[in-house]
Amino acid sequence: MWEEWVVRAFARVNNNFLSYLPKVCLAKPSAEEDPLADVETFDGPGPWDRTLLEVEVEDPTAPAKDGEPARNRMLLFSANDYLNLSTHPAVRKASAKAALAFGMGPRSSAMASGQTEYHRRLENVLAEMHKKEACVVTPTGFAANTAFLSALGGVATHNAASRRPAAHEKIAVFSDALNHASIIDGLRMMERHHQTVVSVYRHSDMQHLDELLSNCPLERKVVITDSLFSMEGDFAPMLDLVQLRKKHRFLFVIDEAHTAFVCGRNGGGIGEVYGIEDQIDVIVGTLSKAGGCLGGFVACSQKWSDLVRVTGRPYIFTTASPLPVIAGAYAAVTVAKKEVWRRQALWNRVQEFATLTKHPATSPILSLVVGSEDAAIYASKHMLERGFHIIAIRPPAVAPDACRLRVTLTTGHSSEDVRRLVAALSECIPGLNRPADQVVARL
Ligand SMILES: Cc1ncc(COP(=O)(O)O)c(C=O)c1O
Repeated sequence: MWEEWVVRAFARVNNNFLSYLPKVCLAKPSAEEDPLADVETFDGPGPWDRTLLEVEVEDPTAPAKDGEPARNRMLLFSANDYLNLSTHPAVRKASAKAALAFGMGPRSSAMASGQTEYHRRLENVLAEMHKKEACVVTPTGFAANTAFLSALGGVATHNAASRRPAAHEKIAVFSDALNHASIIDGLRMMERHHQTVVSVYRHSDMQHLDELLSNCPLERKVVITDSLFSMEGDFAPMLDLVQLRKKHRFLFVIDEAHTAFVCGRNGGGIGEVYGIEDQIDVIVGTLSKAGGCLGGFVACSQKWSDLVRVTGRPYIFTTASPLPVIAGAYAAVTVAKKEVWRRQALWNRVQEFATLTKHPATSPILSLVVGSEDAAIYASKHMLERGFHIIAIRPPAVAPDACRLRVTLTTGHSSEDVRRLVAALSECIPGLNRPADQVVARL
């Protein structure tokens, strides 16, 4: 039914706009200058993996020298560059070549002249990686979620008998309580346009979700969840969600911001881990975390991608990503697919952390809850003094009594880094260093 509703909505708005718009074709660079040619890969880590891990930070408490603020050396455990692809030689080269060939262009919306063959090639590799027919690349992950939800709202509006959907024509969206802000804001936008009735289910509580679905009289149902929760570091119960999808026949949408390229043997995300790609209808992701660049994507059916392109307002009413970013992301995705050892090394670090502590680490995001805002700031300051860049997570990102340190592990961290990290953390988080269980690597 969903495909039918999507086709009907598309037919209402399209007017053949997509088919008559002439595509801009850029000058073809020589083989040597081609930004996407010859993406170089390696069998193991190189010095480039540490470029953005070993950093210097300004020290506001120390006296300035020669008018310059004093600096301290730090090891970074606070970024989302899980595979350290932002500094990979292939990413640097692709991005630099694109900048030399095309500068920062083209500067316009994808709907005008912003969409090039380079954007399309990136979309094609992302679609293939996630086993979907099509993909739409957006300027950020935030825009990917809001663009998809804007298009989803259009399904209610454009299938309605009058301009405003009647109560029974709305879409029932079921959203995990800890979903990302971009999902929450996208749903608020839909509510504002009378397109949806939103039910928030308790975090990963499948019984609660089942009850809400069973009691919902609306025909069009959607479940949306982060696959890995950015502040908790825990996974959504994917197999249970797939079972519920069979029972209730909802459209299943996941946000793979923290699992794309990180999970699955080939980096195909959480769907690849369980072989359930065909049970997930729409995958939203970002190129800004493990992708090491900037951008977002919606991997889905051809029909959904057509609808997102003509009705996803955060896709249409914004400027498309510049070519150096697109070329860098293309190289990063190619490397992520080929350098399988990167994921293995990352999951080894997660296992090492779990072995050294009693923290139930299940992913590269370690969410160490300390309680009050003051306690989190104290712990963060302690870690900074010890030479580890780790920040306190406070409201509005988390509840006031659940402030925490959020530590992110990456491929480029060594086993010795993890040992030193745990030693320093155990000085400010009592009882941390007691061994925990075996980690299940999501590969
Ligand atoms: C779960 C989730 N979804 C979406 C986003 C937005 O991605 P981006 O930073 O590319 O806009 C984030 C990043 O903060 C996230 O954690």
